[in-house]
Amino acid sequence: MSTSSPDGKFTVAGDADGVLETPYLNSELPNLLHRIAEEGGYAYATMASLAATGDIRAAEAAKEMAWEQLHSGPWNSVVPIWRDAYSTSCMHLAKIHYGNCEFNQAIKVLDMGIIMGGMMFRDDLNAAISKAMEKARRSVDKSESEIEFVSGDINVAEVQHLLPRKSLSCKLVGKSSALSLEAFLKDHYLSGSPVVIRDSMDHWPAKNKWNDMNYLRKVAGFRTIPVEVGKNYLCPEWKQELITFSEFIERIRSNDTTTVETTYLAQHQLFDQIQELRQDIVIPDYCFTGGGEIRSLNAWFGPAGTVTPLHHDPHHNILAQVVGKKYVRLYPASLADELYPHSETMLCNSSQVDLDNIDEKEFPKILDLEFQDCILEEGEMLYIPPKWWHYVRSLTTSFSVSFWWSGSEKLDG
Ligand SMILES: O=C(O)CCC(=O)C(=O)O
Ligand SMILES: [Fe+2]
Repeated sequence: MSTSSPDGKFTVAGDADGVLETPYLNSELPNLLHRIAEEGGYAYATMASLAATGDIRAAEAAKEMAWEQLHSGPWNSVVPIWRDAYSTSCMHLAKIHYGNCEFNQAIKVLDMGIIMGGMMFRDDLNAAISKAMEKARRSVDKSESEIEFVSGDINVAEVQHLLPRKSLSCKLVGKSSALSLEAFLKDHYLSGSPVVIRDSMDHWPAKNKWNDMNYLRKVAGFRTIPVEVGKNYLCPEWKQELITFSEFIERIRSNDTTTVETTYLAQHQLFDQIQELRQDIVIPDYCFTGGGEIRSLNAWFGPAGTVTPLHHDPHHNILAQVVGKKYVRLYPASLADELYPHSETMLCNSSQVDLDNIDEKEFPKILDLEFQDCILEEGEMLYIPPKWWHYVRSLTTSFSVSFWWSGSEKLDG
């Protein structure tokens, strides 16, 4: 049973550790509620004050009110303070679950606060997650043996039928071992030319850890993550779901039964969310050569058969292949007009052409275009210059990390 003290902190009888400390939230809450009331959120402010005393119904109601505000229009038109209001309510609810020893529920609600909420109380949320994870882990069966993802050797002839037409028959992306920073800058970054860099991530802890499902389950199993379900994001049946990392690992394991739709943890800033996984990777020095700024680190984790359709991104990109293999095809930025981009603003960085099933009548030019491609092997990193079009298909269970960075104006012009 949890009880609350006048300052809103929770204590649990007989369990000195039964409190989630939230120093920043405690000091900032009155100010936040005042500002929200000024925005017209009186009802929220009242509920949130009650929630701070441990009232679970009030905590749920406040969370619901903030959720409605987050979904009242396009994401970028949401008044930012409502994002902090949402994470505040998640925190209040998590404290109550934690006090009741419902650690998985506490973690779930804290993750929602991280994924959907603002940055104001991020440190409190992260600290609370670490504490709840520690508790949750104690109840996990420790006897599980190591289960490795099987990525095995791929025979190109065996996978050729899975790849788009003409794959691996034209120009392959060059592979370079121990590429110096100077050579990268001169021959690739400045000249806008892709390259596969070998032997540059052997020291990453992730290299030895991420192919062990039990490790991933241990550090992230209880965490909630957004996944994509369906063929790819351009298909009408495609949807997004929020599931736990453990549920996702189970889906990967059962993916070879053809009835299950492909689930992909794609383009998610997982390393902002899960600190332990962030410690397993290292930002490659190549990302700093142009004097620019890191824009985002994204995780791409899924079974064999995930497809990211042909599209381009505005930034320099190093796609690091930690577990498994992927087929990647690249078209230069200069071919944009011949690649049939979608006309709607939201999708204008994606091609209308489905490379897995090309409609030759509608898109006759595509078959004659020159491209470069490769099989990106475990332990290799691919440099994709800004605006280069890319199509990516996983050939095995695969976990990649992309590092997007912007160049300095001086160098990029
Ligand atoms: O690995 C993938 O599926 C896509 C990666 C990608 O599009 C990127 O890193 O920008
Ligand atoms: Fe991309």
